[in-house]
Amino acid sequence: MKGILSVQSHVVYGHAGNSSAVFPLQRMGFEVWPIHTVQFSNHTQYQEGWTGRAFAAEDITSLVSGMEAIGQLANCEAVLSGYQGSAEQCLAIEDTVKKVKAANPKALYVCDPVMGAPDKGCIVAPGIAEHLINTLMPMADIIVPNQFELSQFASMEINSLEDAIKACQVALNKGPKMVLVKHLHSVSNEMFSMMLATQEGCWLAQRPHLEFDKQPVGVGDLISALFTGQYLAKGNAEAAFSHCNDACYAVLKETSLRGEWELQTIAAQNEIVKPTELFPVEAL
Ligand SMILES: Nc1ncnc2c1ncn2[C@@H]1O[C@H](COP(=O)(O)OP(=O)(O)O)[C@@H](O)[C@H]1O
Ligand SMILES: Cc1ncc(COP(=O)(O)O)c(C=O)c1O
Ligand SMILES: [Mg+2]
Repeated sequence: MKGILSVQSHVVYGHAGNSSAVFPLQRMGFEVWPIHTVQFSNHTQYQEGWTGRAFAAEDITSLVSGMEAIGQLANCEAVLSGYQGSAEQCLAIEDTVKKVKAANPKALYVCDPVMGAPDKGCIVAPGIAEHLINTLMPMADIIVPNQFELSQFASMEINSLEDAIKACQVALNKGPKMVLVKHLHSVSNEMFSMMLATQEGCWLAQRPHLEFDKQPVGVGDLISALFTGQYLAKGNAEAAFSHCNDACYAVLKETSLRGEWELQTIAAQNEIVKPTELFPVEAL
């Protein structure tokens, strides 16, 4: 049985990390093999804080060895990594990707480089950004950074669409074959823009801007999961990008209509598979 190995955070309450990614992938018909990097009561952007802890890096290695022993790494179609709990876990992910690719050379490595953004309140342990920039992002087939993470990887500021295209070119020259930028802050105020860059070209996807009292968290993790699943299903980056944009909008719209902070992936589950509101994707 084929599946996707998803190595991310787990939250007891709400939706971030695997708690944002696993259900949408399952709802799209994929077997998901989650490995949790941390187990927290809730995501790290609650002002009241959170409880729980990171698992040991050896836990990842040992769980992957167990999967290897039962002969299942050859069935792994993709490794998806997201929020990490320690710098050591980044080494365990590197090891995991190498093992999976040795067992299945066609397997994809999709890296959502969650680096933390103190201004947004996203808190990540020290040393992780360095490992992402120097090791995990260069070895990934697909990276799914937000604008800040892309500018860190490309070592340049991004203040315009032209800058974003240039930064994606820098990123593509460092190893990945595809870059999906989850939100371009400087493109439009009315529309919310995402960009996809591959060796073949660049695309801009737009969707209406929704108002929130507090910006939802785990949206990046949802986007990475939607794109991974759709790319595996369709084998076409532009089509996967378009579906990902529409499905993400549907989940956010449901979240906004219900006045919730946590993503409404369950309420919007049908829309994840077949979004009803479709938005344009433009080749740049
Ligand atoms: N249509 C939309 N309207 C308003 N905000 C949106 C929309 N789509 C996504 N967002 C917001 O964009 C953010 C996700 O993008 P970004 O910050 O770039 O990535 P990440 O979540 O990985 O940090 C989330 O805060 C999410 O609420
Ligand atoms: C536990 C946890 N996982 C994952 C994330 C990443 O969330 P996002 O998809 O918004 O980047 C966060 C952000 O705060 C988090 O606290
Ligand atoms: Mg993120």
